[in-house]
Amino acid sequence: MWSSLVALRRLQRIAVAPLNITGGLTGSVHREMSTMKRVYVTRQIPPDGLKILRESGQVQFELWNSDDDTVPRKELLQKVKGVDGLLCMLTEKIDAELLDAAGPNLKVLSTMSVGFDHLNLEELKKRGIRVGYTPEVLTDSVAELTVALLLTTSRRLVEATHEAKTGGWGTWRTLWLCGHELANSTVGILGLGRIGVAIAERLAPFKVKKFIYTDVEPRPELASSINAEYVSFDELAKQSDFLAVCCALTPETKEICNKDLFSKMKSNAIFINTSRGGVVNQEDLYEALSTGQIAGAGLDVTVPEPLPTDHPLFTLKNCVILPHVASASYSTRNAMSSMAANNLLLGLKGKPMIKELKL
Ligand SMILES: O=CC(=O)O
Repeated sequence: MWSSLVALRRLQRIAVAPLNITGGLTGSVHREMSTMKRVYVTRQIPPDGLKILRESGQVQFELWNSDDDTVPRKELLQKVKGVDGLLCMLTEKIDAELLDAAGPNLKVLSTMSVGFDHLNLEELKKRGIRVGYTPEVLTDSVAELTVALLLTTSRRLVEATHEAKTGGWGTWRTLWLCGHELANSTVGILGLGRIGVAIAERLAPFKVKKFIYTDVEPRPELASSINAEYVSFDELAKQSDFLAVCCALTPETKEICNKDLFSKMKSNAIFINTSRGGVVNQEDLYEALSTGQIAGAGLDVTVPEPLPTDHPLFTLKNCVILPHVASASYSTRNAMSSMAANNLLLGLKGKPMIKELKL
């Protein structure tokens, strides 16, 4: 059954994937088509973005016609040969090898993500390739999910539903499944940007006592909107009852959440990460959670993704793990696909993109 499903998917891909040429059959359209830019899209993107590409009349594009698996690297290296534009996801590593395979025609890369740690920016810059990404449209969705994950973790909701379903629910007990509440708490934000602010705005009505944050430098304009105090990294660790990681993954932030941080945190602290798994040293986190150094962790992102089901973090009751779904609402994913498509088209026309990375 499984293998025939896989075979069917392959057939569908072969049937639908071949060059998706927009245009008719008249001579003039053929001439127009020959000036069309060639684009490869690494995923079956949500309908709004796909419609924009289809109706643009500006590009002929081929796509990896699946959302269930990623395009195999070997196939990607083949497909990008000679393209003018590439629309990718956070699952594709865009490095020198891939850019070499694409060749000199490639002028625009558009990623359907706010994160860009999968892109080798130096190599892109060296080759003069412009890069679009999709910030802002996902802020609400990510902030909402972060709050959901924080409450799920701090109020032990996964444990609680499991107990209710599996017979662990005995009489009402005074301390059973007690967690930690937001009221009167200090919430720390590691890396204050739009998403950190949006999280704080949503948490404030829960009667949080104080917001603190750290970043490479104070960000007074953003911080003033949520009344947040700038503190050192150490103070963030020491004071936070809830610590939300919102920073981008860069060489500077790689595994910045490690035993040094966890050892300074409160034993009642809840650690939440909806940015990138790479900012956390997972062995150190396991240690901190299993020894009670901190109370709990909610992770939407891990290394690797997917996290193998036999990973030690899955054995811990005080660790809630989600499969990287922070921006996963229909409206947000459609908005991301539209922005990615428009960034690509604008870039190919030599115009400013809606959101472009300064390289
Ligand atoms: O993680 C999601 C994104 O970078 O958009």
